[in-house]
Amino acid sequence: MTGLPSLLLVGGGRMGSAMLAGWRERGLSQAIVVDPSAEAAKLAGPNVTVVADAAAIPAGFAPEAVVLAVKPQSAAEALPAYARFAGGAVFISIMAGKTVEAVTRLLGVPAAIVRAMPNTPAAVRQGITVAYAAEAVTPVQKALADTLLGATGEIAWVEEEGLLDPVTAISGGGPAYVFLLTELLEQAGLDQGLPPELARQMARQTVIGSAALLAASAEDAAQLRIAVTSPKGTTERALAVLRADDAWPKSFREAIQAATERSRELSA
Ligand SMILES: NC(=O)C1=CN([C@@H]2O[C@H](COP(=O)(O)OP(=O)(O)OC[C@H]3O[C@@H](n4cnc5c(N)ncnc54)[C@H](OP(=O)(O)O)[C@@H]3O)[C@@H](O)[C@H]2O)C=CC1
Ligand SMILES: O=C(O)[C@@H]1CCC=N1
Repeated sequence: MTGLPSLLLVGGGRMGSAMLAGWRERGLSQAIVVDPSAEAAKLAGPNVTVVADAAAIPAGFAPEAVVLAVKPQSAAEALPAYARFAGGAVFISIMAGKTVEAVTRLLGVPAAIVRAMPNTPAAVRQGITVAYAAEAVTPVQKALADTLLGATGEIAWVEEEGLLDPVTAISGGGPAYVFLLTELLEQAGLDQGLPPELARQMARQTVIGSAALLAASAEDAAQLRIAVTSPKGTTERALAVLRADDAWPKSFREAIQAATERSRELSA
């Protein structure tokens, strides 16, 4: 197994800590996390040091990769402190919307930048990251980013940076839609009079089991759906409601469009 590169993680919040958990499972060589929050201090452990500020990074630490995982709104304040690593490290920005051009401007120096969009299943190495490498990224740096991002799940590369906006809407935010579906299934169970514990158990295990079946099966999602849908049966009735033109197809189209637009708004 290839070792993971030494890295500096800027922002150990929900996504940063999820990636770190995935890297830990894989076997991390050396990481420094910069994050001022008390919660992030708990991320310290074998091979992982947490500091509150960039000024506390030990002199001489030369990360191979700098992962920018602060909120897009914190970027202007946070990024300039890391310009000094631009000579040696590849920068991997996971900030929603922020373009390579914006990250370069905020760093204040030319840098090798990969713009990537992971998702929180990275914590259990079941994530998907879609990434774009800017021109300044060398093949060695791209391979290094591929190793790091691929250590938390699947990785795909795109040649067109603009695709990262719909990617952010679909796979970046996607786990939230699946968790909402779980919540709605549970609520529907309660509405039908099921005991709360049973409604919760059914909703969770239905989503977990369906995902596992999708992962294990050679069939695609549509075939697996058809296998549940007996002609003239109960599921057919439910799907007629959900698949009506003004129901899920419209909602998903509009939701993904809204999130894609928000990603574009966050670009600068
Ligand atoms: N959550 C997700 O599912 C995904 C998020 N992303 C992207 O990841 C990035 C982080 O999102 P998320 O983890 O959800 O957000 P969080 O708010 O959970 O994490 C950001 C962390 O950065 C810390 N922070 C704030 N300022 C600084 C600073 N100057 N230096 C270092 N750390 C700082 C915050 O501390 P404090 O709370 O004290 O401000 C917080 O712990 C965003 O850009 C987002 O677009 C990408 C893919 C998926
Ligand atoms: O909601 C957000 O802006 C981030 C990006 C994708 C998931 N979370």
